Amino acid sequence: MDPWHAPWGNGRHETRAEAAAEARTPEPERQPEQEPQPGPEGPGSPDLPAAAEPQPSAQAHSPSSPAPAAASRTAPTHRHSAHSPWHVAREAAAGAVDGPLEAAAVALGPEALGRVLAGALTALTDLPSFDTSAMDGWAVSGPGPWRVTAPSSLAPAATAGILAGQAPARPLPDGHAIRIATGARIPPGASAVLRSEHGETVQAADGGVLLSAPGGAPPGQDIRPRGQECRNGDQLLPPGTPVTPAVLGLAAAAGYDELWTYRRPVVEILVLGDELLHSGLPHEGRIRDALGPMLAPWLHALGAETIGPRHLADDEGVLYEAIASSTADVVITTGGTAAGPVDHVHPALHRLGAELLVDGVQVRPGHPMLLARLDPADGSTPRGRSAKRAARSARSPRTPRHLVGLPGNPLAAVSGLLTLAEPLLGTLSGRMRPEPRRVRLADGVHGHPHDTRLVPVACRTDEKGGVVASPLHFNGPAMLRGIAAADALAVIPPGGAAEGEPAALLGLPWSPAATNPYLATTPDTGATGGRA
Ligand SMILES: Nc1nc2c(c(=O)[nH]1)N[C@H]1C(S)=C(S)[C@@H](COP(=O)(O)OP(=O)(O)OC[C@H]3O[C@@H](n4cnc5c(N)ncnc54)[C@H](O)[C@@H]3O)O[C@H]1N2
Ligand code: MOO
Repeated sequence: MDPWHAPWGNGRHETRAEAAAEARTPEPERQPEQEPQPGPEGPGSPDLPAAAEPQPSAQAHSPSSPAPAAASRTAPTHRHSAHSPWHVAREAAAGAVDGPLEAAAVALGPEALGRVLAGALTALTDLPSFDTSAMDGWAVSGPGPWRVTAPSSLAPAATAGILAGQAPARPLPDGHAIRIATGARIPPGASAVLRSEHGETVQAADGGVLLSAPGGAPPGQDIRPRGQECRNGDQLLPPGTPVTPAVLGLAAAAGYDELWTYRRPVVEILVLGDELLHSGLPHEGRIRDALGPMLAPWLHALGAETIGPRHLADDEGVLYEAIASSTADVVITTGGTAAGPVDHVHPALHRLGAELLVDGVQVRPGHPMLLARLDPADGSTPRGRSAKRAARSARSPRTPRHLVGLPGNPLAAVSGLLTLAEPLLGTLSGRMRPEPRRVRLADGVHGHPHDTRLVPVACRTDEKGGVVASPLHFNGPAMLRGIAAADALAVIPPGGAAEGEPAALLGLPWSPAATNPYLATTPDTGATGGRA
């Protein structure tokens, strides 16, 4: 059975809108595991007493995998003061590399799809490249009635009228008409096209055929003039435009055989956690890996190529080796970012001599996320990486490798993906940064006193025709139910946002709600710290 149409659970289809509605109106007793929602007196999970915090990762990891070297570490230190403000972290990620990866000419086809134009797409021809009939009917010359000309009199091959692809050699004399098809070249001398359904023909006394049009045929009617869409040399699209199926079509129409595009960044996904299962039901304290299946397609949508996901044991040596030997432009790890007994990302980065560019972010969820430069900025061979491995890498020597460490809690990982990975990949792939949009909130959202919150929202059109964003429940760090029903993540500044207040949105690749400029949203003024 087509998996898209296979019934879930009770066999009833729940639409995404229904799922969003459900996430908006939770029954409190049905979501006992939801992170505490912020009350009117202050925020929820971030600054709650220890008992209400997400459980430290030590308790979540399998007890059968004792932590090796790190077991003797002292209690996790609270590194909050060193954490970067959210928009500073995003800027740091976007600016971690000087610019896009190498550019190359790529044939117009699937290989170009998702890459980004390295130069402007300028028309190589006028479009249309000749005056074209927009309809099936007759090309006519001057006011009617017209004497219908035998097609072969203008173009020898045109027995059924002038067809698309044929070139009429002789001009159409004044007072004459000739059968013509949509897309055919207008013969010289023709002033308009009369649609088949608008003309009437009668037999003339001399045996010829006369055409008349009750509505007339004003000059230019149903003719697409040469250059109507563009002139040779016009800029059709600026550099930085992602190649979509429509861009491929436009490029072909404009005369291109290949496109000059930036190389897609290659991302290797390393999923950490001995407690993770890859099939079946959670059991005996072990849970399903929710990030492996999610990250690769999400990264593809952001224009990256992926290696993995590779599932690694909770072992610092294994992690070190995997990072050191990776030839990817960006390594993304999941889990292990905190300071629990089997959280090995920091120790492995230290051993690699990596430079931490962002070490924690003032954002909820996801504050332990990090960004590191793996290769020294001076281009020398990094510690732990042999010359042979360095030579195997397909990367430009100018572009150092980076690592984005996503926290293990699934929504925290999404937060890290959009805060650090998306801006970094945006710069590497050469994408224009989407203009941040601000949309009014349908309900107030409590904020954290110091940190930005990213909250899943569903966008809808209100009764006045404006777009509003409804904050969704099930937005705890370990939950994906809210984001799966969402159109975007709303950026809630420290202190929160009131009902009706505009909030910046971070778009999700499958939902245009946050970035579509044709939606009636409020342009971002950056006024409330919501720089997206
Ligand atoms: N003492 C403290 N403990 C924790 C803090 C803190 O500030 N002080 N922060 C908490 C927060 S917030 C997060 S987020 C996590 C981040 O921890 P890690 O990045 O080290 O992640 P893990 O400990 O490996 O896992 C956390 C949680 O997520 C589950 N997980 C991991 N990978 C996956 C996956 N692929 N699919 C589904 N679920 C996954 C894992 O089982 C844990 O339950 O640290 C808190 N602790
Ligand atoms: O709450 Mo943590 O912030 O899940 O990343």
